[in-house]
Amino acid sequence: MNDVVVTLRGVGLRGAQGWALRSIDAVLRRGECVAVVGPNGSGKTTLLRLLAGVAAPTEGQVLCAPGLKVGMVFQRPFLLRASVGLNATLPVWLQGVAWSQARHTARRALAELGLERLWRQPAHQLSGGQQQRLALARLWAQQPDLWLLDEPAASLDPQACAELEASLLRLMAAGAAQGGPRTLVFSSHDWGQVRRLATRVWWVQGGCLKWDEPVDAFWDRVQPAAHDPAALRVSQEPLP
Ligand SMILES: Nc1ncnc2c1ncn2[C@@H]1O[C@H](COP(=O)(O)OP(=O)(O)OP(=O)(O)O)[C@@H](O)[C@H]1O
Repeated sequence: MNDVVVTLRGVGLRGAQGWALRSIDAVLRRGECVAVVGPNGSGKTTLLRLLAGVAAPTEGQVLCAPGLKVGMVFQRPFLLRASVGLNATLPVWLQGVAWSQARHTARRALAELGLERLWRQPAHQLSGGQQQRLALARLWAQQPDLWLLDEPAASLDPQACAELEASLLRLMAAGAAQGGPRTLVFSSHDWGQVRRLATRVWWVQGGCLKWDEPVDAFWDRVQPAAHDPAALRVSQEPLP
């Protein structure tokens, strides 16, 4: 199966407080957009950190395709105390690209995320939402094969959120034409967004991967509550 980019085999992570994740078996394929959903504290961020390789499993294995380039945007992104432009340019230059080309690539990535006018601004003076977009632009400039985004829209206003979703859809659509399809994994509490972006859903609960299924099957579990269309509940069993 050469379209498999990551295999999780019996993966678990145990800390001082107990198991954060347990017995995760799953496969990620090229071109997929997987939404990781579940209650607060269920293990979504931890799962993304394991996929990114910034945390190591205490049991099982995370097996990546050889040469796979992985990039992650954290909920509170780490940014250099430098200008927006430098934050976006430096990682590209570090990949071995000439400085002028790296600047050009960074400018285009910042434009994609609507930040081009902030080029000279110190990154630490940006708002939380702008910092998240800058971290995403930095990833955009590097174009990894596997994109890991931890609640990418959590601190964005509705307009910025819609633009982010459009960017991610463009990314997934363009992938096939530009250097092969990308694989995207994002966590979210916004099920409308899950439906708009994801091809597959991982439902994590109590550190276990309870469901791994196509987004349409997941959506069948999710029903508007009787008097509050904004409140959704998840059915434990597939609907008939
Ligand atoms: N390295 C670690 N070792 C042990 N336990 C950890 C580790 N990292 C996180 N945890 C624990 O794992 C649990 C799940 O945390 P995590 O941040 O992954 O949840 P989450 O689903 O992303 O939550 P939220 O929706 O609130 O962002 C927490 O109880 C946390 O303390």
